[in-house]
Amino acid sequence: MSDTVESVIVAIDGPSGTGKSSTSKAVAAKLGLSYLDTGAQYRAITWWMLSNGIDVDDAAAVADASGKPVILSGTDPSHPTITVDGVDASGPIRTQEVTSAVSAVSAVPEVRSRITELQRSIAASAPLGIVVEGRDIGTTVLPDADLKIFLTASAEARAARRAGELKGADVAATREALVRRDAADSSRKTSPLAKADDAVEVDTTDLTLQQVVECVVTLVDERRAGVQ
Ligand SMILES: Nc1ncnc2c1ncn2[C@@H]1O[C@H](COP(=O)(O)OP(=O)(O)OP(=O)(O)O)[C@@H](O)[C@H]1O
Ligand SMILES: Nc1ccn([C@H]2C[C@H](O)[C@@H](COP(=O)(O)O)O2)c(=O)n1
Repeated sequence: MSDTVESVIVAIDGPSGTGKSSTSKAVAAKLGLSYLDTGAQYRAITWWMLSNGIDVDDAAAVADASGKPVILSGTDPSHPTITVDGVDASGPIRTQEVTSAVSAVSAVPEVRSRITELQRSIAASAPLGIVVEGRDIGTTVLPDADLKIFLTASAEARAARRAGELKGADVAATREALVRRDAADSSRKTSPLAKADDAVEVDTTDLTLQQVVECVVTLVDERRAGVQ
């Protein structure tokens, strides 16, 4: 009998503020897996477009430029990194300007095919497996993932979490912005935000982050043990 633990691929999708990043990082750290924040990649390409004077509402211009930036993601869950053309982009990709533009850029099919290819190659080269979080991981990027999770939470809970992060932010305005971004991400033609048919849905509204992490770790353990 071998003590070797088989590599595992976990896809975690869901709307904004449901806890995908926090959960994915903690699960990956706990299980010794790599971690990939695919939203950060879409933010990175959006930041590059804005920095290079591309009109983000001009889909043809975005498509033409989509192959130019070199985006690199570091997959250590305790220190995830993202660079664009060799420059640390972890701060700039979190600005309001990028957040407001990212849904338009990420709806462009050429952007999606380029970033999807990047994501698949990162997942394929993770030595022990990886937790990949985003919007279309279970449906499009990694349809053969060993475990697919779809996180949800009420808009109120998500807005309160985000407003708590952005000290002093107005909860109602934060809620409105979240709902608007989810609607744009869910209604685009190419690989919209959606739950895969075989994903396990976890409503995090009344769960602590620790409870969500424990739930996902248990599901990974069950999959590894062959429990459906
Ligand atoms: N179960 C939970 N209970 C309370 N707060 C939580 C929970 N999960 C995450 N949070 C907090 O909610 C905020 C949003 O979490 P996180 O960034 O992980 O969400 P996300 O789904 O990745 O969001 P986005 O898609 O916008 O990047 C963070 O401040 C995080 O600490
Ligand atoms: N797999 C993904 C991940 C992200 N996006 C887009 C849509 C989001 O609004 C945006 C930013 O993601 P966040 O950092 O909030 O997780 O990126 C996507 O289309 N597909």
